Amino acid sequence: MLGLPDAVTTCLFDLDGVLTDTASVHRKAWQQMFDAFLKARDGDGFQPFTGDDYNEYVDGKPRQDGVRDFLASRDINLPDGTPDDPPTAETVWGLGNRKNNLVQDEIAQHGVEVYEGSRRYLQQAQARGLRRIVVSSSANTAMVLRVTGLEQYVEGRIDGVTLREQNIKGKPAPDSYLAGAKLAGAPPDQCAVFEDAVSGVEAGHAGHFGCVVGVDRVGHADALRAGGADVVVQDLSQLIDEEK
Ligand SMILES: O=P(O)(O)OC[C@H]1O[C@@H](O)[C@H](O)[C@@H](O)[C@@H]1O
Repeated sequence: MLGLPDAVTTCLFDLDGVLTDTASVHRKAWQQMFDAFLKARDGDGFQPFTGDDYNEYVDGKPRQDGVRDFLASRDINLPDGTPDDPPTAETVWGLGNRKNNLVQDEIAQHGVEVYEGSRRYLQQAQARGLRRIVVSSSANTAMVLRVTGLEQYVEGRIDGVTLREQNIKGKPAPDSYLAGAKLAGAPPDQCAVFEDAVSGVEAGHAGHFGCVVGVDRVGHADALRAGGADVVVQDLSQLIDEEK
């Protein structure tokens, strides 16, 4: 059904880049924040944060892991600090808060675009009785689902706030998707994972889910397949068309 193996009863959807065009918002905010940080640190000759840096060290991971993993790739070690560090603090939390302000300003000013194919897929999944859970590393998930009106299609969520509160490991560990399956009351082999990040398809693969759908919005289909995607599409509407 809907391009998925017959045994699948439950869809576990990543949010940013799968349901909404917000991976690009995160990518830009990370770049702006890290470039300003690196320039202040290393001067005009600084080595900028690239799209490859985003894909490899940041994409799909919880915010603090993204900060830590990118800084480690440049041999930079900052103290963690605390969640209420101001955005000016030179700590992992401070840089994360700096980036989060940029994301929230952008969304407040320009809103969020929903992928129409994903909205239709959610509607179809609902109509056909598939369970629908959002599993995202983002602590902004509730806000994004609310401003887009997508919350009406979603039965539950595991997000960046849940991960922190319940001490659940972020992607590429399978734990957040396993928590999503548990929330739906479905065994992993009856769940399909929908992911646009390499760290996310790795999480789906590691969790032995019934199917891992890679969503390629930026031309990284090969990396998604190598990470463990069983099938790669450019848009979820392609899975609906297969039904006809
Ligand atoms: O900073 P937030 O909103 O908690 O999100 C953390 C991460 O959430 C993921 O969903 C995005 O793919 C990442 O790019 C982002 O960095």
